[in-house]
Amino acid sequence: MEIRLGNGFDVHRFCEGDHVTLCGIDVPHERGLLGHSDADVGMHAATDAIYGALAEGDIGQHFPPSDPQWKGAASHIFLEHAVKLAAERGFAIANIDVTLICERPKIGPHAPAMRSEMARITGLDPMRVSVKATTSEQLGFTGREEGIAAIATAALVAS
Ligand SMILES: Nc1ccn([C@@H]2O[C@H](COP(=O)(O)O)[C@@H](O)[C@H]2O)c(=O)n1
Ligand SMILES: C[C@@]1(CO)OP(=O)(O)OP(=O)(O)OC[C@H]1O
Repeated sequence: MEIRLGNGFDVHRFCEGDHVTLCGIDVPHERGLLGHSDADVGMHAATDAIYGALAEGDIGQHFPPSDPQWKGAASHIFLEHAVKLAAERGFAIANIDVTLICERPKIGPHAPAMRSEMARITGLDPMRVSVKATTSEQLGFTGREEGIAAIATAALVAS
C-alpha cells in the first residue's frame, strides 16, 4: 500500500478588520487577515499539504495571487481542488492535521466548528481531521501579534 505524506505552511499578516477566517470559520477579532483571498491560513496550509503529498506544486501555482479571479476568494475552492486532484491521481486522504499559531484569538472554542467545516469540505470523516492551536509564547511575529501562521500535515493512501 502506497502512503504519501505532505506538509504545508502559511502566514498572513493582520490588517484592519473585525474577524479572521480560519479553517472556514469566521472568528470575531479586533483585526482581520490580509490576503489576496480570504487569507484563511489554516485552509491554505492544509491545501499545500495535499499538493505536497502529490508532488503537485503549491497553492500559488494553482491559484496565482496575480490572478484577479481569486481576489477575495473563499479558500474552500483551493482545498476542494486539492482533494479532487488527489482523487484524480488515485489517492484517498487518510487524515489532515492543522496547527494554528497565534496568541489570539483563542482557537479552542472554535476548533470543533473548524474541524467539522474542514471535514465537510474534504468529504472526510471528522475523526480524520484535526484542528489545534498553540501560541509561540509571545516570541517572534506571531508572538508580537503581527499575523497568524499555520502548519498542516496530510497523509494520502493509494485508493
Ligand atoms: N490561539 C490559541 C493558542 C493556544 N490555544 C490553546 O492553549 C493551549 C496552550 O497554548 P501554549 O502555546 O501555551 O502551549 C494550546 O494547547 C491550545 O489548546 C488556543 O486555544 N488558541
Ligand atoms: C491563496 C492565494 C490565491 O491567489 O492568495 P492569498 O490569499 O494571498 O494566500 P497565500 O497563502 O499567499 O497563497 C497564494 C495564493 O494562491
